[in-house]
Amino acid sequence: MLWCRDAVFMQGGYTLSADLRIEAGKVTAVIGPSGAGKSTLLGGIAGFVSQRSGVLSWNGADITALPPHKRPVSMLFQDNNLFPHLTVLQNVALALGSRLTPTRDAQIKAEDMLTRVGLNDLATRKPAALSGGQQSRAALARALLQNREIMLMDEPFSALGPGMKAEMLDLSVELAKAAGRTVVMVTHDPADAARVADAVIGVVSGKAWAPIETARFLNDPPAPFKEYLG
Ligand SMILES: Nc1ncnc2c1ncn2[C@@H]1O[C@H](COP(=O)(O)OP(=O)(O)OP(=O)(O)O)[C@@H](O)[C@H]1O
Repeated sequence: MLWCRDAVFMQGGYTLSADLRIEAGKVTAVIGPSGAGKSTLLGGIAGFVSQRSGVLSWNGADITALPPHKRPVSMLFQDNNLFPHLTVLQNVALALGSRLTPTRDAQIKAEDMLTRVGLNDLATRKPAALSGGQQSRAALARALLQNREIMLMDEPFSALGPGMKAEMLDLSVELAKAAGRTVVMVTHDPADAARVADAVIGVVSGKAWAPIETARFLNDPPAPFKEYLG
């Protein structure tokens, strides 16, 4: 369980409070109006956004003071964060260490992960020679290879067309679940939550609400989310 206990995260002058528990092994969507603080919540969990008070714990261990690279967290961003001068294989293998020429073991693991995301034929290409969907697959492969227990997704597929977005969402969740990951994903689209999420965290007016089971949240949202969900 990921527990934000009386947590307050701060981004610039903006504060977000979160007093909630996210169940391990589940997929939790984060929904709310633009600027409400969804990315702030993910950044706070990842450690990129500073935490002003409260405790963040994962399966009983206090991770509040840990720097991002020591947290049990991998993150998928919208811009994919691929290094343009490295091949797909090198980018993915970076999940296992900082060597530009991966060890034999890292190469085998990266190739296996590329096969799982359907990119095995494109391992030697640079990111610029990939389509948007293929770049998303490479970023997903790297996040999965990082082997961290929590996978955060901050709308990584929002620039893709609707069909590809749904396909990538399904693939990410399928592979993350198979690897036993806990997924927390920001989305603007309630249909994404309905498609893959077990529960929904609503974020509005500087507060992240405790997760509510997806169908219940979407069919009978708490008052502050009624207008947003339409
Ligand atoms: N670096 C920053 N400095 C100051 N304010 C910031 C900074 N980053 C974000 N904010 C503010 O914090 C608030 C929450 O931003 P955040 O990106 O978490 O919202 P969001 O719900 O993810 O929005 P969106 O759906 O538009 O991506 C916004 O009002 C934003 O303007």
